[in-house]
Amino acid sequence: MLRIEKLTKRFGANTAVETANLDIDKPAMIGIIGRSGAGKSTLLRMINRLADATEGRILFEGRDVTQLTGKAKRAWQSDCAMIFQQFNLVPRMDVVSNVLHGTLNRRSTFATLFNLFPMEDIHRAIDILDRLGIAEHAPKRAEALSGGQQQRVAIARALMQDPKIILADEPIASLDPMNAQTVMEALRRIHEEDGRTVIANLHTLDTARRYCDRVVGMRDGRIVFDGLPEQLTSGVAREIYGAGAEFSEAATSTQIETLDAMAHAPDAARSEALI
Ligand SMILES: Nc1ncnc2c1ncn2[C@@H]1O[C@H](COP(=O)(O)OP(=O)(O)OP(=O)(O)O)[C@@H](O)[C@H]1O
Repeated sequence: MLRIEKLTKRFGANTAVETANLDIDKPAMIGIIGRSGAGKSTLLRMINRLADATEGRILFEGRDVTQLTGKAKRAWQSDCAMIFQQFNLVPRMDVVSNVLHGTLNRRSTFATLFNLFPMEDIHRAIDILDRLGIAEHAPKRAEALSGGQQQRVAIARALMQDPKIILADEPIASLDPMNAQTVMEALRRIHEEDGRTVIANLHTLDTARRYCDRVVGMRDGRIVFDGLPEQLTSGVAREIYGAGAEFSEAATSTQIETLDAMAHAPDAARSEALI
């Protein structure tokens, strides 16, 4: 389905992603982990063609998407919708219009300019919002919603494109644990019920283990781990994060119980838990 071959991205002398190989042969939910600067965002941005690869290929159903231009490139970008840590909604615009902007790639500039959307699309947008449990917020301004609700609006906007792949760049990094859980559950359901592939950059190990079928670990631009969640032991995690014996998983946790325990721990124990 999706095959990444020797994908490399250089920014001047700095190699952000180095000869990355990845083969996804059936729809899956994949978590990418690694410390800040490991190359996770650059990898996703290359898949979506927001960034051009320096070397290597990305094949989707046999077609090299790194070579696409113009309309074909935009069609590919619709097939692999991207969601971001900061939601990227238009804050003062209502929720349903934000969702309808997911159809921009296939609409005329004129229709877009005057916010003219076909009734069929409006119904579909509301159905998607309903599926994500936020239909009652449809008329509100996006900025009036909580972070978790806004991220679900961003997911709804992505679903309007009817993508085959959803690329999520740190989708829960700005959210509290409760909202993080709702958003990850929504992504998991979209994978399971629709058969879409979800590739999410995640900064917490327990989230990757809990929601993903497969975990990819990046370190210094290279893929250093690609396996099942249960293979992601503390030892492997230490290697991915390049951390020493002081490494504690609690510091990368979003689980409510773990965070509570850390909040009640003495300061010394808390600082030891940091990577
Ligand atoms: N547009 C750019 N210009 C120059 N260097 C860049 C650019 N984008 C990323 N880099 C560099 O590439 C490397 C990988 O960055 P990237 O954002 O992909 O890592 P990351 O694992 O997603 O980190 P984070 O979790 O902090 O977002 C870093 O050294 C970064 O400074």
